[in-house]
Amino acid sequence: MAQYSRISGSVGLITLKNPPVNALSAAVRQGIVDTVEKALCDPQVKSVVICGQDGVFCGGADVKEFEKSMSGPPLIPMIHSIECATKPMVAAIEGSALGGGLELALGCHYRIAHSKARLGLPEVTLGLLPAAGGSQRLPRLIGVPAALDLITTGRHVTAAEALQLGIVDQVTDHKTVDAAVKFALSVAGKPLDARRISTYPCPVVTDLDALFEDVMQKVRQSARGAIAPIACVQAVRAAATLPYTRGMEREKELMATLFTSGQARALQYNFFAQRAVGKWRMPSGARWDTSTPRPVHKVAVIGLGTMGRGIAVALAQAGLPVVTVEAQEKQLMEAKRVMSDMLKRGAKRRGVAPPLDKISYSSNIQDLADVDLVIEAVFEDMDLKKKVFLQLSAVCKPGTLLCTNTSGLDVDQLASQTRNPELVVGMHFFAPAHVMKLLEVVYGPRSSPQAVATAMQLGKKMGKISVAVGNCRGFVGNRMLKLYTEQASFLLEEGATPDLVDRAIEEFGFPMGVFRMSDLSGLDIGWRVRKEMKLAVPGQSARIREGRRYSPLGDLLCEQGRFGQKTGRGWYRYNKPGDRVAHSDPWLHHFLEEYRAQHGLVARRIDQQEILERCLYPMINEGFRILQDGIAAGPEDIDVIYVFGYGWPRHCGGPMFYASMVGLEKVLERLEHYYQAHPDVPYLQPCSLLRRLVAIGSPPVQKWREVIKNLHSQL
Ligand SMILES: C[C@H](O)[C@H](C)C(=O)SCCNC(=O)CCNC(=O)[C@H](O)C(C)(C)COP(=O)([O-])OP(=O)([O-])OC[C@H]1O[C@@H](n2cnc3c(N)ncnc32)[C@H](O)[C@@H]1OP(=O)([O-])[O-]
Repeated sequence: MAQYSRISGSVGLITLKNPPVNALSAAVRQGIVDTVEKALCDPQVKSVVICGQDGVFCGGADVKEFEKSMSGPPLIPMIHSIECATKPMVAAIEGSALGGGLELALGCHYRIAHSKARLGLPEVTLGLLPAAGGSQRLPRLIGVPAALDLITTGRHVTAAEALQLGIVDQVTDHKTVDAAVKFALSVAGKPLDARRISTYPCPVVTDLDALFEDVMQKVRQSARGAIAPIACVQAVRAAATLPYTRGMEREKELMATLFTSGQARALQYNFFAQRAVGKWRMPSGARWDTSTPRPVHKVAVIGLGTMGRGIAVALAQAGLPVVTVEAQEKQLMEAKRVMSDMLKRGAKRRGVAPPLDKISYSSNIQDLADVDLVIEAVFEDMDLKKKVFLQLSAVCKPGTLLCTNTSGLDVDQLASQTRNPELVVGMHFFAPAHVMKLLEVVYGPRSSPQAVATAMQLGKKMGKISVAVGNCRGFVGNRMLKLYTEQASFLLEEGATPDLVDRAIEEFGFPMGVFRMSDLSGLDIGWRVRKEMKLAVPGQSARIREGRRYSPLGDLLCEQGRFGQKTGRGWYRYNKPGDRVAHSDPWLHHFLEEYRAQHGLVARRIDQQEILERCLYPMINEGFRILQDGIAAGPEDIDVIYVFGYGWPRHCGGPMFYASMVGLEKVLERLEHYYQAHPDVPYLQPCSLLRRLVAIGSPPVQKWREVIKNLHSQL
């Protein structure tokens, strides 16, 4: 709703009230219509201020209402009536003015923002476009190029940038409403025609066609199949080429193509999933709102390889003092140089001073005696990690949290090396750790809820999207990824090529196909793990291992030193070691033909659909096993992990959301089909949870958490 009061004698104050972000729900829109009328009819009122309660102007349209049939006054005429008002309307912007919230402010005649406010039109991140006049008013106010940037990226701008762009008229460090009231008093009675943005001509652009061609090409490339960014360009083009009213019709047309699209549903699901994972719970029943994190004032990182360096930099950038320990002096010096550069580059990008003094460097583990939390990031070897945890348990003060950055080793085995296994959790970062948003917080059977709460809170402080998951081999992300990469190798055996598989995966929306990704991260990483598991045996090319199908293709390439980009040869050819541009390699195609001949395999034509089904459905099936095992609490956890850690296209929601979009029955039927064709691949057998969900009518993904909870409570 919206509240009305008259203050300072002649200023009508309208306050939006819909916590926590004053979203423009039906009740708020009705409240605005009623209070604007009241203010305009109140003879004592000479000007009006619109603000939001609790220091937030407005987070935009109420996304939760999108699933329901729309009720209440529509936004466009509501904003139009504010723009047409005969008394100055001043928006007092605190906290956020986003989407419909900024569109409401653009309908006002003046905008006053607090210096900490954030403004933007992020509708594209929800699979939509600014559909309450934003795509027509913003270009008229700030020009086409700047509007195109904000609307196609959805990025938020600071109040300072908004002032520089001309979106706001004034920025204040003080009470925003007071500043807005003072401003409203000063403009009372002044003519308003020149303040009605929709009447502005759109600033002329010299070569309009060239600009839009260039932007459209860039947007198509970065969109990777997303449709909303393209519609955003088309809407702004309407603003640049059509009169306002016709432009608004075009905006409406384009929005209609997006509003009910699968991509919009996927992106809005993802928006809420990101918030749902913060509300974590463990199988023991411990939850985010019943577990108190321990205070963390000083942290440590042990092991300054690529991951350790990124983690330490991210911690320092979050304002924490970090003690780093690296046993090898040469590695320590090199790390210091590299990390200082990373801090300087990061600070330059953010326009702040580099927090170089936040990090101290040492080769002595005794220097960790007074830290509150340690993140171990040494080489991915269990014996080495065990030694480190034994040392840490002896050196660190009682109550210190011991966290491991392992990407899949048994966290509980490491906990066994310590005096307090309840204080041990996994904090699995993704490379580069100071850039990637995702953090898997891994709890073992003895990890305390307090330890999980502390790691989750630290993740939030570092600006990460943290997901709490149970301890198992590969946790959630890597456990599912193994099946995806394995199926891709099986497809090569059956007739596909790396180029063909990668093209299908990239056209689906992944930034990089499975074989290009393998070449980037290095084939030798996986090979070492397979050798440790006694799966990869040099010279051994049998295709059945431990009673099930196995593809030795990756091992055979590694035996020839083809580790990928780092050696200039892998699944692809590179002009020189370290190069990033992959070239199709005739040698590999010939190697595959020989391999098939050697194993009596006959290549067959494999189409895009089969590639996607064979690579994605087993991964999804494993996702159901992870839910069934209680390793992840809900589908949102898995989907957020894949979108923010593994490049799953956000406009496809994530593996589990995608399965619900494709239809669980179809996924089940295809898995049964492939299991029949490949009985030597046991994990193709559909998971019983998947069967169960189909049996109860394939409820929407948002309902699965409840179904799983009931299932577990019956067990
Ligand atoms: C016509 C028009 O053109 C179109 C079509 C539109 O306008 S489309 C809409 C465009 N607007 C947006 O894209 C902005 C979306 N929101 C945000 O970016 C952020 O929320 C925030 C504003 C920067 C605050 O961040 P925060 O970190 O302080 O809190 P939070 O945890 O994120 O959010 C706190 C709680 O508020 C909920 N919430 C936030 N914004 C919401 C919204 N617009 N609608 C409904 N719920 C919303 C959120 O789910 C969470 O709920 P719960 O988990 O507590 O149950």
